[in-house]
Amino acid sequence: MGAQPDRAQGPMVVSVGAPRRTGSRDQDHRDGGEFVAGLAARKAAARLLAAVIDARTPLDGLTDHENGHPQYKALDLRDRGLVRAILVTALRFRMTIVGLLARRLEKPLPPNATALSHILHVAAAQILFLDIPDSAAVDLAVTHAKSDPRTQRFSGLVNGVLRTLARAKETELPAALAATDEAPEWFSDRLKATYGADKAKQILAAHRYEAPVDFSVRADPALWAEKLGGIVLPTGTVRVENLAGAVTDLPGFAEGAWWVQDAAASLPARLFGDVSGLRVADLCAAPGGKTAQLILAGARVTAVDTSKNRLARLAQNLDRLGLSAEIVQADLLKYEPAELFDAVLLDAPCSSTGTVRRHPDVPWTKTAADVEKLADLQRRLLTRAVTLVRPGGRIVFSNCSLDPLEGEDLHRAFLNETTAVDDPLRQGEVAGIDPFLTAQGTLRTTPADLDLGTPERSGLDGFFAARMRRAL
Ligand SMILES: C[S@@+](CC[C@H](N)C(=O)[O-])C[C@H]1O[C@@H](n2cnc3c(N)ncnc32)[C@H](O)[C@@H]1O
Repeated sequence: MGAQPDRAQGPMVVSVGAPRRTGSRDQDHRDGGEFVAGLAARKAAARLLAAVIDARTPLDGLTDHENGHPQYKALDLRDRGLVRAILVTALRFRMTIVGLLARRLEKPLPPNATALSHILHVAAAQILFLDIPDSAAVDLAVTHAKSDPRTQRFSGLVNGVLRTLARAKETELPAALAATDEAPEWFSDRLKATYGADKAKQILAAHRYEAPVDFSVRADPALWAEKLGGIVLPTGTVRVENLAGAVTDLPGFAEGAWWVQDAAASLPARLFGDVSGLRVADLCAAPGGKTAQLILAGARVTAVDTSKNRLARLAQNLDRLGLSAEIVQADLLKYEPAELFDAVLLDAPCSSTGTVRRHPDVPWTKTAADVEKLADLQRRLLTRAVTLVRPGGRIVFSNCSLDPLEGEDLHRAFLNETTAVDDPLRQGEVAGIDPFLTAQGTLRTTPADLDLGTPERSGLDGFFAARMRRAL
C-alpha cells in the first residue's frame, strides 16, 4: 500500500482500485512467452512520461481517447485510468520522487538514461502515493527494465532502488515532501517574483491537491448542490469534493442541467453586465463553457474558434444543454464578421499555469519563453478583438495564466497602445467576485484563494480578466 503523508504536507493515498491478478488480454505484454498483467499499462505510462518530460508534449493530448498516443489507446478503459493516475501523480510529485530516488543512487543517472529514469518514476509514483501493492509496482518495473535493450543491464539497480524505497517510505516521505515545492525552477521563480515568497508558497502547496469538481448550473444551485453532494460557492458555482465515478453518470448530465466549469472560469462571462438581447462574440470559444453562460444570460452568441475538433466538442456540449449559437470555425486574426458585435469575449489561449492542480504537466511542458510567446499572441488577438466590437461596446479579455506577462502587464501596456479604454470592475457589481478584484479594477484568482477549510475543498483556477470598451 502507498504511504500516507501528513495532511499538512501532501495529499492522501490515491485509490485506483486493486490491480488485476491475471492478465489474459491482448494488451498485456507478452514477456518471454508469458502474459504479464499490468505491464502494458506501466510501459505506456513510462512512454507517455517520456513524451511529457523529454518532448514537452501536453498530457491531455496524449491521453485523449480518440486522438491520444497509440500505446495509450491500445489499453482498455480501466488501464487507461491507471495510466492517467500514475502520470498525474508522477508529475505532481516529481521533485519529491527525484529526491527520494537520488538518495538511493550512488551517483546521479547520466542525462541520457531517460528510459531508466521514467521506469523508476512510474514505479515510485505507485509505491509512494497510489493504492497498489509495492511488490507489484517493483516486479513490473524490473520486468519492464529487462524487456528494453536500453535498460536491460540496469534491472538489478531498478530492483534494489525500488525495494529500498518501498521499505523507507514511511520514514522518509514526510521530510522529502517538505524539502521541495515540486516546481521546476523557472516556474517557482516567476511565481515568487510576481506574488512574493509567501503567496507563491501557498500557490505551490495548492498544486499538490487535485482540484475539486465545479459545476455551473442552469438554475437552482442549492437543489443541484444537494443532488450532487456538493456546496454552493459565493459565486453560484456548485462544488463537489471527492467526486466518485464519471461525470457522465451523474444526475442532471443527460438532461443538460449543468456543465463542468471551474468557479474562476465562470467569472469572465459575467463581467459584461446585462447582455440580454445583445449580439456577443465569444472569440476563442471552445469547448464552450463561457458560450453557454452568455446564451443563458440572454445574449445571441457567435462562437468562434480555430480548432475544428474543439468546435465539435462545443457543438456537442451546447446540444446536450439544449442551447444554440452561431458556430464559426475561423482564425480570429483573419475573421471578418458581416457586422460588428455589441460585445466580445476573448478568453485567449495561454500558458495555462493557473490550471496546474488539474494539469500537473504544465510546469514541465511549458517554459518562460512559451509564456512570452503566448503573451505576444494574446496581444495580437486582443488587438484584433477590439476591431470586431462596435464603438462603445465592451471587451472582456481573460485567460487561465498566473503570469502577469499574459495578464496585468499585457493589459496595462495594451491600454497605452490601442483605441480601447479601460472599464474597471467595481466592488459590489458582480456577485461573489469582490475578493478577487485588484486595485486596478481587474480580476485575479489563484489556487491559493477561496479558503474553505481544507486544501481538498479550497482554491480556484488561476485566472486574469480585464474589461475594456472600444472608444466612441
Ligand atoms: C482557453 S481556450 C477557450 C476556452 C473557452 N473559452 C471555454 O470557456 O470553454 C482557448 C481557445 O482558443 C482557440 N484559439 C487559439 N488560437 C486561436 C485563433 N487564432 N483564433 C481563434 N481561436 C483560437 C483554441 O482552439 C482554444 O479552443
